[in-house]
Amino acid sequence: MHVCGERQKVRPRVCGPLQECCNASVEHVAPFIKAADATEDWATAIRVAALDCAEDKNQEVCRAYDIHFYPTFRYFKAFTKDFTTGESFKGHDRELQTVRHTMIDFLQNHTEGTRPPACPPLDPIQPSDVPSLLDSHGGRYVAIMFESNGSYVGREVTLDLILYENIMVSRALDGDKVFLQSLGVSSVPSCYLIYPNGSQGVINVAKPLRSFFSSYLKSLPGVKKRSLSLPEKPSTEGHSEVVVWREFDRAKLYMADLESGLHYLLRVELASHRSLAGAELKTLRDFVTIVAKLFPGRPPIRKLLEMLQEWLTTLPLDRIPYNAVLDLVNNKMRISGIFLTHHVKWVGCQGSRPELRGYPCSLWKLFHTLTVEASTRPEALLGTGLEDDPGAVLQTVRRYIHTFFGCRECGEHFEAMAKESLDTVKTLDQAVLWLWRKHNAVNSRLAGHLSEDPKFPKVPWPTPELCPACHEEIKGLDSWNEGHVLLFLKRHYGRDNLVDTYAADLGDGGDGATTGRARAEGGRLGPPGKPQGAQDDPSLHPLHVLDPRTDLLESLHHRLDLRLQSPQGPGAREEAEAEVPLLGVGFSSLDMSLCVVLYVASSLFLMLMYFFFRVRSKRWKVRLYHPAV
Ligand SMILES: Cc1cc2nc3c(=O)[nH]c(=O)nc-3n(C[C@H](O)[C@H](O)[C@H](O)COP(=O)(O)OP(=O)(O)OC[C@H]3O[C@@H](n4cnc5c(N)ncnc54)[C@H](O)[C@@H]3O)c2cc1C
Repeated sequence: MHVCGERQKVRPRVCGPLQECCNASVEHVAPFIKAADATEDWATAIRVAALDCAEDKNQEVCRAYDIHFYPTFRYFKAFTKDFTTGESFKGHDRELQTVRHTMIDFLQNHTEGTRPPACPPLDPIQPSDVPSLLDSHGGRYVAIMFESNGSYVGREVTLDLILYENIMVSRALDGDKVFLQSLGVSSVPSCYLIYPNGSQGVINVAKPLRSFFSSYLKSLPGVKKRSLSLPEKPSTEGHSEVVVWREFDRAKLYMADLESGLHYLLRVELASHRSLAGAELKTLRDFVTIVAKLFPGRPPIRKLLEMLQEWLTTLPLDRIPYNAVLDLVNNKMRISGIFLTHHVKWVGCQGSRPELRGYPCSLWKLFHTLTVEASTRPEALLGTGLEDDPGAVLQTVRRYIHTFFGCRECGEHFEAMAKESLDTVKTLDQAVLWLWRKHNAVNSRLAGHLSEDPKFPKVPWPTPELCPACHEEIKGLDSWNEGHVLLFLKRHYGRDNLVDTYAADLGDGGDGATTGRARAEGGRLGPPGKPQGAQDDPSLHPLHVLDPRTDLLESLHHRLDLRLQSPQGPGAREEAEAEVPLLGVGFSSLDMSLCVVLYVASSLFLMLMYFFFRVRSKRWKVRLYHPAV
């Protein structure tokens, strides 16, 4: 991607100093890389690059460019000097062809002076200009694509041949049928070719498609491809990830998957929202509440979730910046006993290729775990306001998916399923089964889809190998025994089936000091014990009994103070001051006004008191020196 802006730090790594042409798109998922391949020859006019917002190192860029959903396509006009988040793709679908057509529209939207010089004219030539082209003997080929007004074939072929020498491609509309017939053009799109020696005629291709025309023209004798002198893409050889396969048991649930999913959710998915307010904030609050109350995780993670939940529910603010959430998740205050892995490590969710499975798989597992926990420990939600509604967990999950899940299409599908039947859920067990049924519905819709991992085919789950009792045959037809399915789901997604193998080692703390492997040493969910040999390390002591809010408030105030003292001068100060209401722990304008009113009122009161006592003391003096007669 090339972004012609001055903010160097937000340049993705594939940027180069390409000044004559700087159109680009930001995208996320692998299928869209195909767009780059399919338009490789257009690169001097428009370049496509992919940016993976799931990677830690790209998160800042994705946030700066306001990327909320994946895939996102953004276009940046040539010669853009100032920072801009670009224009969003507005195609009605995400098919490759639609993307290509939008790229063409985008190129045509440039004004004459701003069009990339390497981009040939894409508008049709005037009918009056056609005869002069037919008479041209410029020692090169001239191809005229005759087509209807809405056709993109001519423009695609023109761009496909930008890099080819000895040929010029133009497009003309099919308005004058008689003239076309005189040339032998009986249908459109058609390509009329004038050879260097002046001979001419309609070319014969098997199908009137872009690829057929382009490949015919490219293979003409004397037509040669120029070498592309664009900046080299940085080599990825040094960065190529060695994918290590982790052996795992499909009958188990891996803590590494759930924790990796939480890391991704909190640090990647939410990061695309710079600040949260209104319904979004409420959705996040409720979602964090159910996860904090129901996630059967290791103590440091549960402590982190509890703190986040308490912070979100008690802050009396309408808007919070995402960075404040991130500070807490990253444990910037270094509160002992709090830690969430900074990396993804998929185990039961690993795919046979890096772009398969992973996060969506972990999200499903997390949701199933939450519904099962809610049905086995309903008391966990007491006092949250969610305890009375058996569908509360599903409703919260539904809102999370609709608001935050990066796959917008998935969110819409899930919303449609929820609308249809979520209100039929009347018990916590029914909630467990509802999610299972809907997950199977998604599985059957996606079977054979591009996103299916061949190693993990989408089949009705649980398979007969995993749960023989779940399957029955009634009158020769396969059917489910839902009683057994429920038992199976409660066992499979229950805390006793969770294994820590491959889970991040909490002993080395990372950013956040931890209690050590309390789980391994001291039972699953009880209070964390003191790990052996850790007596002298305060960071490894049992959880401090801290008031997280107090610490957090102090920490954020401190950061604000630092910014105000920043050597970057008044600009930084203004910026920091402007952030006061945003920081979540600062004051809103209402608070500030109240402070001023209180300040003025108390000053007035003090002044009144002062005058009152002065007058009184004068009276006393008068009485003392002039006693009444
Ligand atoms: C809410 C949601 C909606 C989605 N909608 C779409 C969509 O519309 N289009 C799209 O392309 N992708 C969608 N996805 C992604 C898709 O469902 C898969 O998650 C993704 O393709 C990865 O598939 P997977 O092979 O890892 O298995 P997943 O379907 O992710 O399943 C993960 C694991 O859950 C277990 N499991 C499987 N089925 C069930 C079940 N019925 N009940 C309980 N556990 C089960 C299995 O152990 C499986 O390995 C959605 C994801 C989510 C979380």
